[in-house]
Amino acid sequence: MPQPPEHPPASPALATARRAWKLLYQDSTRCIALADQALARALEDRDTLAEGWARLVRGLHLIWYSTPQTAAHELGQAEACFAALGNRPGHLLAEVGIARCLWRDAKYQESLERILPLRAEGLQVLKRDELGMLLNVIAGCYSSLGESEQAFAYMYQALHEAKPTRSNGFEVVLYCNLAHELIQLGDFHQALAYVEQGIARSHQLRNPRLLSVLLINRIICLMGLDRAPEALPDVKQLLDLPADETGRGPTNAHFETMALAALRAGDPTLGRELAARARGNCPEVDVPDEALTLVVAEAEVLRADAKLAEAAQHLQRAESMLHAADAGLSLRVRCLYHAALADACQQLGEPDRALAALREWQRCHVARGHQASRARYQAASLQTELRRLQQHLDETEARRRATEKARAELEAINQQLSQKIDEVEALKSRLERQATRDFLTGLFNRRHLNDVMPQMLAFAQREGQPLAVAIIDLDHFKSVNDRHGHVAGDTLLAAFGALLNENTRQSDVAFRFGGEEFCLLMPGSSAELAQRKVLKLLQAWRRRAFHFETGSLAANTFSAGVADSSSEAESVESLLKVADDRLLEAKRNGRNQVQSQTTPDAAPQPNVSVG
Ligand SMILES: Nc1nc2c(ncn2[C@@H]2O[C@H](COP(=O)(O)OP(=O)(O)OP(=O)(O)O)[C@@H](O)[C@H]2O)c(=O)[nH]1
Repeated sequence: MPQPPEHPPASPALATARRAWKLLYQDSTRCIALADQALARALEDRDTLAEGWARLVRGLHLIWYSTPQTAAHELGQAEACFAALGNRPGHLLAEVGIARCLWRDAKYQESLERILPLRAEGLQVLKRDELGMLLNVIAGCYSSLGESEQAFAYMYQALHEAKPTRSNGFEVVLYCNLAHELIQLGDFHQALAYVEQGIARSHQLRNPRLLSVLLINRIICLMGLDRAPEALPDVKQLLDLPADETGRGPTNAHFETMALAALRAGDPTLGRELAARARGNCPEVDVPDEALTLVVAEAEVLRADAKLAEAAQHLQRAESMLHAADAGLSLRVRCLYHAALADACQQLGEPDRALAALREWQRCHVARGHQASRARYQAASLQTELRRLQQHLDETEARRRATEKARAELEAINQQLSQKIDEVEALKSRLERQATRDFLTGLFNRRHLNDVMPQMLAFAQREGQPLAVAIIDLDHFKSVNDRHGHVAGDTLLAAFGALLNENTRQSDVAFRFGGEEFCLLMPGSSAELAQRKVLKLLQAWRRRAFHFETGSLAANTFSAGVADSSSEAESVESLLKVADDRLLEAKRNGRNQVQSQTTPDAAPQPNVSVG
């Protein structure tokens, strides 16, 4: 039987439901007790999975021990639990159970229509005896619809699937059902072989209902093989079996068949008694095969009492049952009837009627032979069909997995790619930064000045605004390097870069030209305004003191030349040249000053030096 899926560790309710599940065919009484217990605990613990399995076990049990409606209701609830959890095997098994309820309610076609579409998914999701259960329900529908070939094929396949499990008695159900189909097909030898296997195994089970069906099947087989006396112990064993808790089971089972066996085994007293019991149950016997078998048994009682004419009449009165449109009679029982009628007529000395009955018997017998060979063919072709379906599903699944794998690989590649792109982007901006920035001070470099200054100048000219340029050169920087070392010189350069950044406007752009030379572009500033700004920078720079191991440095100065675009220069080159000339002039004039005008004698400008 199917096992609830492993969800380690199983909750207490689920563990109990599992135990109940295993006992479904082994011990019906303990099974239902455990299932009830599991359900109560599951509801208390709000354990939906355990509730699903407990209800599934209860539902499957109730199919046989209550009304199909009650069972279907319970299975519907199990189905809802599994649906909520997305548990496909549980859901499918509940569906299988519901289809079985329809079958039990004699809605064979409806049951078949419900279960056939589940076949494909069942092949994928269900394993071994779980799949056997599904196939068994399909077989049951075909069997009840009189399609013994299909029934046999499905039953055979169900046994093929479930047999390796051999754990909990489900295969006994299949032995029993398969034997039933073989009986219908007239293969009593093979049917008996399955029944014997089932009976041997059923001794380890506590399932009187199942044993009773097996015994009935063995009785039918032995009668079919003209070994009725051997069936007498089975009849007696059947009569000794306890009734199950619902009153169904052996007490209500096939008295007509037992009666016939007793009569043919030479025990007319028992036969008579059993036929009477069967007739007593008659209103409940609505199965055509059982009803006609009872007529045959009653005719044999009459024959045993030497009432030959009455026996023949009794049989003939039942003839209408054979012709009813929805007779639902199996060929086996038709054969039984015609053979009995032929015998009765023969004994009565009516050879014509006996011959006619024999011809009918022969017709049914031949039809049955054809049905049997078709069934074997059907079994082989079903096996092929299911194997193909399985193969198709496997291939689809493999394709799905391959697509999924390819998609996952693609995603991984995409991820790597976007990572690489990010890396390349970062590298690119680092390189760009390196290309436009001076490494030591972080200021823009000369190359960048060449790129942006023409645009800034053009913009200023368009707007009628001045663009001021200051070229700044640190004074006596060589001596800093010489006295304090190159590292100290670098420190000063970096500090000056920071000073420029901190003390200029957002719109001002500072550059390091190289060495200890800097440039400041000040959009919207006149040379005069720029000079004031640079003087403030000079003051700030002078205030900065540096301490090295070699000594301290204070009162550092720089010299600067300032020019603006509005009055003195029209082009980038000329503007830079003017500023540079003024810087040289500032140097010449003694450094530590900002020169904003070109003086012919290059005399120091007292108003602009910071002494
Ligand atoms: N530490 C350091 N020194 C540099 C760097 N670039 C240029 N120098 C040095 O800066 C010094 C510039 O010296 P000079 O051109 O003679 O100018 P100065 O000593 O500042 O004299 P004046 O400009 O006339 O006041 C040289 O000794 C260069 O080696 C640099 O990136 N780091």
